[in-house]
Amino acid sequence: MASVRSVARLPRLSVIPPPYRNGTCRVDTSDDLHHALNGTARAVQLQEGTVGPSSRYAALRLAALTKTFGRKMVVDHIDLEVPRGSFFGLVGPNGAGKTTSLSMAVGLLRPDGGRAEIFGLDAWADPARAKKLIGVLPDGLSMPERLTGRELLRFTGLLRGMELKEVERRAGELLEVLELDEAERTLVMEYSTGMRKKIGLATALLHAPRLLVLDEPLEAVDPVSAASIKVILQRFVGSGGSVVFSSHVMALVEQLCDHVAVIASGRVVASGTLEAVRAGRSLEERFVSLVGGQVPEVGELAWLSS
Ligand SMILES: Nc1ncnc2c1ncn2[C@@H]1O[C@H](COP(=O)(O)OP(=O)(O)OP(=O)(O)O)[C@@H](O)[C@H]1O
Repeated sequence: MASVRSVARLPRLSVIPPPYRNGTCRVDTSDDLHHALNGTARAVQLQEGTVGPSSRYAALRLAALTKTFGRKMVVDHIDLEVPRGSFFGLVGPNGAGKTTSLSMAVGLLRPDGGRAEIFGLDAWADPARAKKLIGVLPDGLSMPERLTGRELLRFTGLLRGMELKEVERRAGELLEVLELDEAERTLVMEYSTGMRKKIGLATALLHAPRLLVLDEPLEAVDPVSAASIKVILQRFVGSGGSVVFSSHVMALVEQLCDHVAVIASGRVVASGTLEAVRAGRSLEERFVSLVGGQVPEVGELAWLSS
């Protein structure tokens, strides 16, 4: 059984850099990225087309993003802005279009129309540069099943162009913090649902991205690991990173997020700071009032109690 480590004693992850100072860091070339992510970012003059904390670009911007499956428009001209440095929650009923929107935002699913920008870079016109800046945990992540957890991280790091020594160092830290160290020699195909989430999160964090896009990151994760992941994500945002994640757990969104958007039937029905969206109520109350929904009437499903 994995030992239970205290969240307070989580080691400082080297994939999370120390906080930036007054936007003096530019993240553009892989070299800049490397320096920035190791906390040695230099003050660099901003140049045209570059991105960095001092630039005007949002971490993620969706403009009139659209997707139709068959005859159904499941994402209907969505506009959304995830401010740099924000912890952004995306909520909505089942089938609202959250996963489809996030998949289009990160270059996994081609939109029918609209635009997705990552730090000002068009995710579809300039995918190589845009993808350097993001770490993604997709829904139902398919992974090379016949690799061990450690091998998967090694494979991911080398694909990302990282040096093997650095990959090994970060992989060791991530496996330990996510309580996967004892399973690092286990094939991914033998991982439980929660373990798959955690190794998926580790691959998303490995190259120390500036924006994390996570589809239900804590779903099926045990409470101890969930507490560690929350701390990791909070530190990530505290050090200048940005996080957008989808969830059905309103309490989690309220606990972590400073911004939230509610999506229903492929449209954004509310978006802004958590306080603005809640409008003086709990997020759950606000969600239900925005999205509606049906509560079974007395007499419906009566056979259940027979
Ligand atoms: N590949 C696909 N082909 C056809 N329809 C799809 C496909 N992917 C998603 N859909 C449909 O698009 C709609 C939005 O699905 P999506 O997975 O984006 O919703 P979601 O908000 O993430 O839902 P959940 O909270 O249940 O995960 C749903 O009606 C779904 O059935």
